[in-house]
Amino acid sequence: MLSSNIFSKRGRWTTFFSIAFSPISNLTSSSKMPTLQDPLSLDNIPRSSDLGRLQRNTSKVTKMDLGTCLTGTRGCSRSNTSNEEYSWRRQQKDILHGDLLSGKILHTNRNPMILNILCDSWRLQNYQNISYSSELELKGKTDKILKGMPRFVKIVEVGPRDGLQNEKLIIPTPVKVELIQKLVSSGLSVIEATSFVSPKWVPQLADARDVMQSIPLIPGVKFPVLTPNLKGFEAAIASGAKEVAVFASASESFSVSNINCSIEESLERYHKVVSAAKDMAIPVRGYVSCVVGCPVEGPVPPKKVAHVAKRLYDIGCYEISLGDTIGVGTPGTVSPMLDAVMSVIPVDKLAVHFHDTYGQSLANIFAALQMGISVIDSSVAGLGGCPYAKGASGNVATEDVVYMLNGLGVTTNVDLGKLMAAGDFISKHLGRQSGSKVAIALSRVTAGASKM
Ligand SMILES: CC(C)(COP(=O)([O-])OP(=O)([O-])OC[C@H]1O[C@@H](n2cnc3c(N)ncnc32)[C@H](O)[C@@H]1OP(=O)([O-])[O-])[C@@H](O)C(=O)NCCC(=O)NCCSC(=O)C[C@@](C)(O)CC(=O)[O-]
Repeated sequence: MLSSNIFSKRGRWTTFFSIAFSPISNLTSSSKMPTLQDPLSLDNIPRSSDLGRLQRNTSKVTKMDLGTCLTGTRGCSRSNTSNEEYSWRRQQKDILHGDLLSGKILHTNRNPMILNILCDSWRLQNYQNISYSSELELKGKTDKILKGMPRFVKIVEVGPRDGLQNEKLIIPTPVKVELIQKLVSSGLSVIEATSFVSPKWVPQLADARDVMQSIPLIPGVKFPVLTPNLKGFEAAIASGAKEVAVFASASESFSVSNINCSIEESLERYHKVVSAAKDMAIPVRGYVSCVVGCPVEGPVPPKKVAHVAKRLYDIGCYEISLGDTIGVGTPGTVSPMLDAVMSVIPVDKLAVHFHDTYGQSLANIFAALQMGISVIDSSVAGLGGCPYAKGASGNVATEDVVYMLNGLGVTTNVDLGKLMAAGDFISKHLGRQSGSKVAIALSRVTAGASKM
């Protein structure tokens, strides 16, 4: 089914995006209401008696109540606010001024429950039809689902690199830097900033040095960059990079398409990169691409993925990110692949990296969480996509991942409102709507609310 024509030429590769997963309704029975951005946390699942009360309250919502909700001042942030204290070498003008997503609305929540109820009222009715025989049973089922789920997830934001690398429209360096700045402000602690690859193959990232030199050192925030060989590593270090990533493939064909060498040759190159990095105390992350399927070879056996992942781990990569590059995986194929890799690498050294071509990313992430994975790669606004693959889309959107994790009660330290502002910023520059379902839905809610 996968055809090789998704590569127009060597070096072109695919990223895809779309979402088909809805977190549960934004209702709560406790007095501690979630913010506008928050899905219902599992801690706050209402009892059926509360649902009736909440629904009755819905009818009492007035325009004035809504106004109060939208003009409150308490931030919804869960982020580490110290992130905003750094000074940037290049100060960027905030083009979001006056926008619905600029914070005035999304960062106010004196009574966000009102909006939640308004947009979820139909789901509220549906919810009442669910009858658990007892709370005990509900707890039992819930425990089964949440078993092994981490309490904290590190999100590795790959938008500025993976998200932008396929964009035809060259984004000016100051815009990339401002995007990174906004992502930092949202609380993200790992942001893959760019790639030191051949500009002939990835023209969008030809300004890698300028991007890196525009990003200040921020305590607690990492800006890894992709390096395909020693040349790239040396250029990255000269530009101020403090962490790098190497990228191998579980598919021979993809390896040749992507980096013009076999898997074995790539691992030899990466050995040199990791050795050089070790001498400088530079951490190296390792990627494995095509962990479920390859556009040329089709299905990729889990043991092949485990083999490449283990080789990267053994040469010294501190974390291995498993990439479903073309987004063909489902929990049915991702779980055995993870099983195979987890049999050779400790789970706390693994990350998952899903592209959302078939709308399976959140389901796959959920499966990975259940298996104990606590590092997730994602891309703001679901950036990414290949101009040569019709209907192709990008990485799973960071906003959607954060929304789901919020709903699961998993901490990320990411402020969804600020993240959405970053997504809105870059989407406007690209001249298209965000690829995040959550961003689209919440923008509609706030736009509708502002007219009331
Ligand atoms: C790997 C190479 C460089 C090999 O490219 P090559 O043509 O085989 O390399 P070469 O050594 O023969 O050199 C050819 C030219 O490239 C230059 N060169 C050589 N190295 C570099 C470098 N580091 N930076 C800048 N220039 C470089 C080199 O100096 C020379 O320049 P010339 O003499 O012709 O003017 C090339 O194929 C390349 O850059 N490919 C781009 C690959 C890429 O960025 N792909 C997207 C990465 S994303 C991914 O893989 C998946 C991931 C990680 O996101 C996970 C997932 O989604 O699943």
